[in-house]
Amino acid sequence: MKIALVGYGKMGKIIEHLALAKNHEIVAKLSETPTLENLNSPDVVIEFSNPEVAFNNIKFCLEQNIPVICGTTGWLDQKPEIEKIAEENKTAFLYGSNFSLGVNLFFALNEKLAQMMSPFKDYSCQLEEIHHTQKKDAPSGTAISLAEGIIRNSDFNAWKLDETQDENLGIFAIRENEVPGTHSVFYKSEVDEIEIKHTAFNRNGFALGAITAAEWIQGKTGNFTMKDVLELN
Ligand SMILES: NC(=O)C1=CN([C@@H]2O[C@H](COP(=O)(O)OP(=O)(O)OC[C@H]3O[C@@H](n4cnc5c(N)ncnc54)[C@H](OP(=O)(O)O)[C@@H]3O)[C@@H](O)[C@H]2O)C=CC1
Ligand SMILES: O=C(O)C1=N[C@H](C(=O)O)C[C@H](O)C1
Repeated sequence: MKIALVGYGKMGKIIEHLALAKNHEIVAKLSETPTLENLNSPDVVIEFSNPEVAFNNIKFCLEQNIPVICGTTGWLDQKPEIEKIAEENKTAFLYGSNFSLGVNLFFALNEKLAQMMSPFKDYSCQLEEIHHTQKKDAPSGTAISLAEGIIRNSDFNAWKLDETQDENLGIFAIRENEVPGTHSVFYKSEVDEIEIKHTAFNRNGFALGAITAAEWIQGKTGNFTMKDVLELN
């Protein structure tokens, strides 16, 4: 498979390394806006850039009928527009706030736990995410996905940064040197606490998941998530 990496930072470099080990070809490594020339005719684009540029990068690639796997977080208010562009151009788009298998299993566990906890009003719920200090967005995309999973299965109707308050589910966003990504969900009462936690030891799980998604999306049209790839329904 010919892969164009749009965004060649921490994630782009690890994806390159792991994709080459799986005998894929890297036809572009871009830290700039993609063009027809610099993309170099890929089968798929893997986009890990930054929140300010992701929308235009993805839009351009989809308009060239190139399927896009996107891991960039922090631009999600524009996702409906991207999904429309993918449909109009009869190509494929997959966004994952987190591509690791472990986190996608954790998403399912989080929804199940939220369902179980919903009748027990003595427990208050709080989310926490910890990431490296270079991270540009807060809260993390993963924390937002976790919050959405809880909101779907509880009386919360929105999430907010900081502490849980009334119907707003709180997310603490903590920045510490070199942490690849740690997410916890707490349910606390006067007498005890339940905690579920996912800790990434490095970025390899994210990169492997993105490559798996790129392999899976070949020949498909439409908008997808990692649930489709991993058949987690
Ligand atoms: N979904 C998931 O599983 C994961 C998602 N992420 C997300 O992926 C994104 C990237 O993370 P990470 O690799 O750690 O970040 P980095 O900052 O290390 O890399 C981003 C890269 O994008 C480059 N860039 C800047 N402008 C453009 C542009 N116009 N087009 C293409 N590339 C550009 C930057 O270049 P320069 O340095 O020259 O500005 C940099 O090399 C973040 O949003 C992060 O939250 C991260 C890990 C996992
Ligand atoms: O910026 C990061 O590093 C990460 N970003 C993603 C997110 O915002 O959830 C995924 C992972 O936690 C690492």
